[in-house]
Formats: sequence, C-alpha cells, structure tokens
Amino acid sequence: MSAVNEKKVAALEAVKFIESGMNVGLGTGSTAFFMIEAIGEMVQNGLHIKAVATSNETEKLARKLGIDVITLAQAKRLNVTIDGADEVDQDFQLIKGGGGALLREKIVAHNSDLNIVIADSSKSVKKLGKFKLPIETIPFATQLIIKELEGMKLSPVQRLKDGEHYRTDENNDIIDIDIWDADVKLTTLEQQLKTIPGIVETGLFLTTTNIVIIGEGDQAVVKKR
Ligand SMILES: O=C(CO)[C@H](O)[C@H](O)COP(=O)(O)O
Repeated sequence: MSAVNEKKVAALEAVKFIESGMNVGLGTGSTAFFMIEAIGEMVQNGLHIKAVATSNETEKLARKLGIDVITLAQAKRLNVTIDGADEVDQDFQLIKGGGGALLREKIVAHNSDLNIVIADSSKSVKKLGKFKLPIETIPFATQLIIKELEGMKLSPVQRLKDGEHYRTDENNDIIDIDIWDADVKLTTLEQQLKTIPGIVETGLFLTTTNIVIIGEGDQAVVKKR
C-alpha cells in the first residue's frame, strides 16, 4: 500500500480517540490532512469539538470543513492533539518540522493531555537523524547561528522557498541540521541548541508523545507509551 494510504489508515484510527466536548489540537502536514478531513466529516455528523490549529494552513482547512477553531488561550488546555512526524523512533521520540510548523506544534503538544502521532511506515526508524533536524531561528540571529552550528559540525543549511529564505507562520527562519553523527544524547543536544540565543525551538520532540499510530499496509499499528 502507498505511503499516502498508510497516512490515511493511521489518521482514521487516531480520530477514534476524539469525543464530543473535547478541545482538540490539529497538527500540520499531509498526514494531518487526512485527520482534519475525517474530523470535518465527524463534525458534519454531529460531533461537537473546539480545535486549535498548529499552522495557518491547518486553520484554513479546518475552517473550510466547518470545524470550530479557537485560540490556544481560549482553549487553555487541550484534551488531545493529533499530529504527524518526519521520523519516530521506538522510544516515542520524534523529529518534526519538515512542514515548518514545529514551533506551534511543540507549544500545542506541551499543552495537551494526550498526544497522538500518526505516520506512514516509512517514518518509523531505529535511530533519529536521517531526516535533517529543523530548528527555528530569529532572522536577526540566523547567520551567526549558522556559523555556530558549523562549529558544532552540524552542517546547517538555511531553508529556502522559491529562492527566498523560508519564513514560518511566526515570521522566523528555519535551519536544517544534520544530527546523524552527533555523538551526544538527544536530550543533551536539545539542551545545547536551546542555549544558543536566537534559536526559538527545535524539531526534537523527545517527551511529549503518548501514542504512536503507524499505518502499515491497510493496518493501523497502535503503540502506547
Ligand atoms: O512536523 C510537521 C510539520 O511541521 C509534520 O508533521 C511533518 O513534517 C510530517 O509531515 P507529513 O505528514 O506531510 O509527512
């Protein structure tokens, strides 16, 4: 089965965790798309939820499908968030941010009681890092951060879009770095990166995920922490 269908299989399993009355965090990306589409259908059939979107793109889609979108401040706390990932390992650790929404995604995950990650089978890895780790930086500091990351041997590359610097929904830059050969623990790396002023957030999600749902062929494999 194709990755696209595995994404849908995982998404349809994840929406079973949603009940009327919940505040729901909506992730971003092509896997999250199927989850948002399914929730839209559930809303048409009488489900009552309020949703917080992790990107402008997700907000636009959710509103189009009739989902009631509120701010995180209005929600205060989320019952469940469903989001995709670029890589997920056996310890429920993730690389996220391929779609550039990692900052809001991490904030929403932090403020959610239950975090469900959905992915096709290609995203399930033994070791994180084949996918370049996105980090979000303040434009004022980006070029100097790149120099510092070069010194740390992390091969930083500033993300571009149509030949211009890619800009996140928060108007920040993204630098993609290579952590495959980094010889420190991921928690240490995360701490090191976060101490550099101007790095707003990294795409390492090490502790927030409670449930991983992988589409494997036409089966959804559910793993609980
Ligand atoms: O972190 C993300 C966006 O910032 C996405 O969840 C991640 O990039 C996976 O996207 P897709 O489902 O399209 O493969």
